[in-house]
Amino acid sequence: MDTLTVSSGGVLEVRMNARKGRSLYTSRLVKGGEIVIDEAPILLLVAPEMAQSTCIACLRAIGPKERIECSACGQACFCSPSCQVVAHGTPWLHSVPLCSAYKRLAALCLPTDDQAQLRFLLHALALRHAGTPESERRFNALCSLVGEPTESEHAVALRLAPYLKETLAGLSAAESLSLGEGELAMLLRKEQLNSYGVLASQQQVATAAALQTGSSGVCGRRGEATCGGMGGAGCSTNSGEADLPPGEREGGERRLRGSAIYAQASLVNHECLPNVARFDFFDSGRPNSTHVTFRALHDLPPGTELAQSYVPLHWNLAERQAQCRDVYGFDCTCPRCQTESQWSDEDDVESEWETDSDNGDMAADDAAVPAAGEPATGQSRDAGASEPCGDHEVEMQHAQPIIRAPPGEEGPLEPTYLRLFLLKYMCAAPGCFGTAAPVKPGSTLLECNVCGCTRSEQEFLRELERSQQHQEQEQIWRQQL
Ligand SMILES: C[S@@+](CC[C@H](N)C(=O)[O-])C[C@H]1O[C@@H](n2cnc3c(N)ncnc32)[C@H](O)[C@@H]1O
Repeated sequence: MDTLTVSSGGVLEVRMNARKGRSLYTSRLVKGGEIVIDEAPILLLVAPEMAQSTCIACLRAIGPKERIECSACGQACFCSPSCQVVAHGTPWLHSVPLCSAYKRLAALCLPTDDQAQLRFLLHALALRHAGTPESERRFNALCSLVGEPTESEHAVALRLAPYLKETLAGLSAAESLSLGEGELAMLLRKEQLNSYGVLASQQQVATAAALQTGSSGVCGRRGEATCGGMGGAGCSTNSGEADLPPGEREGGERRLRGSAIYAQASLVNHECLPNVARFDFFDSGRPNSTHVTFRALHDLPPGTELAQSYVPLHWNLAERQAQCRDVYGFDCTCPRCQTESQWSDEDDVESEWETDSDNGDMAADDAAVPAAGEPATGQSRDAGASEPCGDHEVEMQHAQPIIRAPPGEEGPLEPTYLRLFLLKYMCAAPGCFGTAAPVKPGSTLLECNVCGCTRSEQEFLRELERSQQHQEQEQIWRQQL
């Protein structure tokens, strides 16, 4: 492997991995809970159907009373007068050419998926043609992301190119603004492989539904922004990453308010057992609320490759493999996949997690649950605080699990390791399935990156005890059958 560059913070370096392409590796010991990436976005995009409740400048969820609608196009809104000024004055946010293109686009009454892709292309064009050092830096960063177009993106680009031309028609420099079909296809592929889905808050989903029932600013098929990007990446998550907590699911999928593209965060490859979790803070009201951060789940020795999961942790082998192949264009051969591919159907972890989570009565009952997409280290509980253990103190020192960094890529894993890993790092709140990381270095309090619930070590040990009892009971039943 060749070292390509060293990140500014000195924690990470980019190396070439023969199978995965560019990869981020730790250049020193990273403690569990340590932030390894904290980065501003290249581009933020609001999902068309969330345009009436999401600030186009900072992606904050906006309540009906505070929102300021763009009076020129009616297709974007702002959370504050200052965001309005910033958006209008920034070529790649909501400057006059973008605003007029948004208006023309809405008049075409296209399906929401098409609108979303065309909006992305418009913003990319704005970056390319703004002519400022900052826009050039962002456009170059976008172009440096991985993504060679497939036939599918070429077909979409061919289909969308006339609409793009139409949305740009009113602009004086329209001819020079257009891009060739090949470039459009390339940008679309880069967006698919590298953008992180930003989850909608529960209140936002309700607001969007109410607004759509009344007069909608978006015409055409009533689409839904569902988890497509990473973490969706995979979807927030890419995110990215899982089903929403109850109340935020629709059709079993997360709802997204939009997506974000980050340069360094786009270099984090996938493993079905991640060692970092992505957190965002769009609704926190704090400075740098558009930054993404990645926290280590556990200690990472120097030379460890950072790995996030592009898919929800509870997905079964077939679902994970299909998503990696169909959306991201690779076959996942990670240690977890190797392990599970040797299992019989009875060993499938998914049904087990559903059973455990449905019956679970912990974290969500104990912790205040912020809206999805809002988990913020500084907003949650006191980092050192330990949770009450209930009336009966649990004596479980003997069960202290040993969870170390996963072994190398060789796999397969010990089934016990896999089980413990998921029990420890997958959020225990019913139906959540987010990924939990220590709130800060040295802390044993884990915080979920989807619902924001926290879980102490003691609670984890109780859950472990419950899970072991469950397993023993299951074995007895199997023997009896
Ligand atoms: C968000 S990018 C990650 C950074 C990328 N490796 C690069 O060179 O820029 C996602 C792409 O990385 C590659 N990738 C990520 N995880 C992988 C894995 N576990 N196995 C093989 N390829 C992987 C795939 O090409 C995928 O489409």
